[in-house]
Amino acid sequence: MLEDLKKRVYEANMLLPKYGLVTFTWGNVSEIDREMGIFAIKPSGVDYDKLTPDDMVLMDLNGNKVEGNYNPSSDTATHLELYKAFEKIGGVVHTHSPWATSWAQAGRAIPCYGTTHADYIYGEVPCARCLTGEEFKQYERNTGLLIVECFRDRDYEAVPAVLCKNHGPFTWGKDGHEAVHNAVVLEEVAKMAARCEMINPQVQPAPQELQDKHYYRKHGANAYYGQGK
Ligand SMILES: O=C(CO)[C@@H](O)[C@H](O)COP(=O)(O)O
Repeated sequence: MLEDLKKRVYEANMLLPKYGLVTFTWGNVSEIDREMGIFAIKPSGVDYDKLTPDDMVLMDLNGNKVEGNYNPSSDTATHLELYKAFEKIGGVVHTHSPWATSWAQAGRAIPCYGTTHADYIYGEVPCARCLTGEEFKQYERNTGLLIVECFRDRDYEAVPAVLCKNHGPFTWGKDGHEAVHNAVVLEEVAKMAARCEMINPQVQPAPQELQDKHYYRKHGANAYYGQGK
């Protein structure tokens, strides 16, 4: 069971450089086995081309290392807070993908300007505020708590992505591979939205009925394209 989890998480991590979402050792993917209360995450600071499935670090939901020769990713506490708060997710990704990270550094939410965005994400991709003062003492945990705060009135299943101001994006999904898929989608819609504003600075978000048509034809109880949720 746990060996399979480590293998899946290794394979999901290897998709980050494959899809151009990270450089060097940036970024990390994790996936949780909810029955066991254990998640596997990329080890900290290990080059992707040196990673093996056995290098994945196993953590419990109290933040204790259960198994692993390396330290877990420096973002582990953020992943942990998302698993605790978003009970239906099974995988989390953090990257420094350039277009999404540029929106995060600019402190701006990514509006939904078109159907490519609306097919996967309902409405804007929010930008969580930057930490301040005492919050930096537990930086990674509070990054996760800020993301959870940002979703107090949002549906984390309908918006499986967030930008952390001055830092970068986090995405999630039913497992690590879906979280990576959403990280790729986020980078693409971030690129398109930036270019859209360059082409037309007065651009407005897509009409709500168009967003609704595209999102709900693929998601929710009445989905008729692909695997509705
Ligand atoms: O957010 C950051 C650094 O700003 C991290 O994503 C690092 O880029 C990767 O850290 P490890 O997972 O290797 O500890």
